[in-house]
Amino acid sequence: MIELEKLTVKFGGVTALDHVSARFEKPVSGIIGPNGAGKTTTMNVISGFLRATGRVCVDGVDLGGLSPHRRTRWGLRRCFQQEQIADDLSVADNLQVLLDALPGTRTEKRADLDSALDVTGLSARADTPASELNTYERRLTDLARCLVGRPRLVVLDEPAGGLGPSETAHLGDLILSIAVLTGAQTLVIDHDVDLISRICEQTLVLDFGRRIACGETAAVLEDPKVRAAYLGIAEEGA
Ligand SMILES: Nc1ncnc2c1ncn2[C@@H]1O[C@H](COP(=O)(O)OP(=O)(O)OP(=O)(O)O)[C@@H](O)[C@H]1O
Repeated sequence: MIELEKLTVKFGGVTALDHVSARFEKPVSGIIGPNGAGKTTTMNVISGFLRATGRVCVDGVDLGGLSPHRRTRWGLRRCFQQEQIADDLSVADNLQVLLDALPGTRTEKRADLDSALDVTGLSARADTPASELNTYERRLTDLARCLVGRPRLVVLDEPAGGLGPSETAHLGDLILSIAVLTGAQTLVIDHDVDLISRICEQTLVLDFGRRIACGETAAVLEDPKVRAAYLGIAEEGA
């Protein structure tokens, strides 16, 4: 279970998060909201890149005292809006550099790497330099990095950015399989509401740094406040 408790972040005069609390119990959950709502800020707090007041607990572990590096060793994996693939490394080496920083034997790591490439369909591209990958393969490589080293919490910031409908659908299937294959909980931000409603059982909606709804995704998307603030649909009679 992921618990966010009264998270508050201020950048000078801008309150990016304002006492945001939420509890995610499902294997895959989402965070949506308009531009500037505080979604990436929330991910940065969870990842340890930003300090906030409040608490982030996962399965009862308070992540607050852990540096980003320690969170990675603990099992946190992250994809950023702009994927973080090293162009001068092969696909396999992009995964290996992460595995090198994690515990485990060489044999375990080799098996882990092979499995991640297999699941993401990248085995045939293992030795290809990342500079030769297309946008989709880069996204897949980024996602494959989230599969290695016994992940416990996977946070994905707009993983389908720049992808077409069929690639997005396939990526959605892969995200769902992360939970099944690894047992990790996954938290996804995306502007693609169709993707979120298909893969996320539970969703938090932010607007101007505040929680405006949180719960079962279908119910949240029907919430008049969400429809007005995010989907741009005015409440009847408004
Ligand atoms: N490093 C920063 N310095 C100052 N203000 C920031 C910083 N990072 C974010 N903000 C501000 O905090 C607010 C929340 O930003 P955030 O990036 O979390 O929103 P978001 O919901 O992820 O938006 P988007 O969908 O556009 O990525 C915005 O008003 C943004 O301008």
